[in-house]
Amino acid sequence: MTKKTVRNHALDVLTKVGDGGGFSHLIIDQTIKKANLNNKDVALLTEIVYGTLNRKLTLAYDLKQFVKKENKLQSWVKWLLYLSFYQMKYLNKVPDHAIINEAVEIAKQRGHQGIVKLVNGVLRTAQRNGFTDYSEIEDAYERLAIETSTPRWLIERWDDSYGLEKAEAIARQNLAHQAMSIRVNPLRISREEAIEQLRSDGFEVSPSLFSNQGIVIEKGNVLTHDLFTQGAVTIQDQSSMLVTEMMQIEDDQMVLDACSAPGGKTTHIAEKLHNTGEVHAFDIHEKKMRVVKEKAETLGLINIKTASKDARLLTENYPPETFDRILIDAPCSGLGVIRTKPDIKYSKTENDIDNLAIIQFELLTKIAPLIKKDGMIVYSTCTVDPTENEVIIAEFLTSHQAFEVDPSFFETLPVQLKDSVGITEFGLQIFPDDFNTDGFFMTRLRRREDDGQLGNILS
Ligand SMILES: C[S@@+](CC[C@H](N)C(=O)[O-])C[C@H]1O[C@@H](n2cnc3c(N)ncnc32)[C@H](O)[C@@H]1O
Repeated sequence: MTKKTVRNHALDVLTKVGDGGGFSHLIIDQTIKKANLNNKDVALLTEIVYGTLNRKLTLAYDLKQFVKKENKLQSWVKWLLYLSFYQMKYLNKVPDHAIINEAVEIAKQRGHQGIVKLVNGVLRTAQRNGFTDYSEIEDAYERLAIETSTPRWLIERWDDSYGLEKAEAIARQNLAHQAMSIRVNPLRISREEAIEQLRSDGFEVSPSLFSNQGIVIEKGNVLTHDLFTQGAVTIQDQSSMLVTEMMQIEDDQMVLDACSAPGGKTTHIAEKLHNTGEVHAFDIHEKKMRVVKEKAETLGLINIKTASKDARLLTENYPPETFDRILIDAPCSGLGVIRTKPDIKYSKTENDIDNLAIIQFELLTKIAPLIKKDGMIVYSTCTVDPTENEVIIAEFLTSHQAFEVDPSFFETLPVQLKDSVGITEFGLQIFPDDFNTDGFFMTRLRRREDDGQLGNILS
């Protein structure tokens, strides 16, 4: 039997996950392990799968120009055409004739003569005539939706919240390549030392503006580097690092991380405590807490206590005013991380956003009594939507007068950063297009020293 090609594996993955059948990263991981692919093939598989998924609506529109009854096609035929279109349009590495030949070969292995003819015919016509010019689409929302492969409701929603120009910038950025960033573990190495070591090993890196522990990697695969395998650095998006920076952690503090898995911020907090104090890390999913524990072990952190629990019930575990700092990195729609998880833009609905907002508000209100006077709660989400962000904070402040947004942190940000992100009276919104990072909302709520008693925060 001949060995399956990377594109054939990519087709397997896309047929499984493309129409909403599961998490693409898990299926990709399984495929890579099973097929025993080398690094170059893994990179190509990932590029084709994520690229095709990310452009799904655009490619579907393209296909309609060539096949009248495209909805009658078998799923694998549709995805074979999508992934071939994707390579022809967006990847310059392989000539069109090679892409077409391979697609026809795959069609021969999987289907009957009719399908082989169709695949060959569609791809050769596309090669000859080129693809659609989207400027022909008159409706501005529709055009943007098709061009950027973003559901129309999302474009309209971002337009309502931030204006059409920003909506377009976000949607386009969601298609762009994302630079990887890492966080240096100060218990093991300084940022300067890590940068020097990576540069001398041929990496192109620069210090992050977001965190004095952050490094942006422009070139090089850190996953196989000693610094990563030995726990001196960990992978984390820069926006995510800024959340913990905002907590202003000091040695010996008692810190609650209410929604902690997979532990990116838990371990950052623990590092900032220099292994002093205590981080009490919870997540509703017991299984996920194992990942937090493993991450803590790899990084040599001994000040993290983990448990699983619905964080809305944590007042059962602790008396009021237990913690100096609390982080609520709430479950959210994830509209800020579409670039790395393109499935999000097709699967989330407005209904999901409303339901998540209920949970987010409950988390904040139920956990609030656990913060000490003059202590701070940082609330964050990796989404770009006021309903899950500013609106939650506005409602919380109305019903919890013991709290105020503490904007002093914003003043400490580098000017370049401060001037580019969205800062309102309710917090800071980083859009994916601001710095080519994840989109994140974060804010810091201080419980007033003169709050008197808990009365009005126990709602
Ligand atoms: C955005 S993720 C947290 C990411 C994490 N803070 C990090 O930096 O790696 C949100 C987490 O909240 C958890 N979660 C959802 N509902 C919860 C609840 N009611 N109580 C505690 N955790 C919850 C989810 O399982 C998920 O792991």
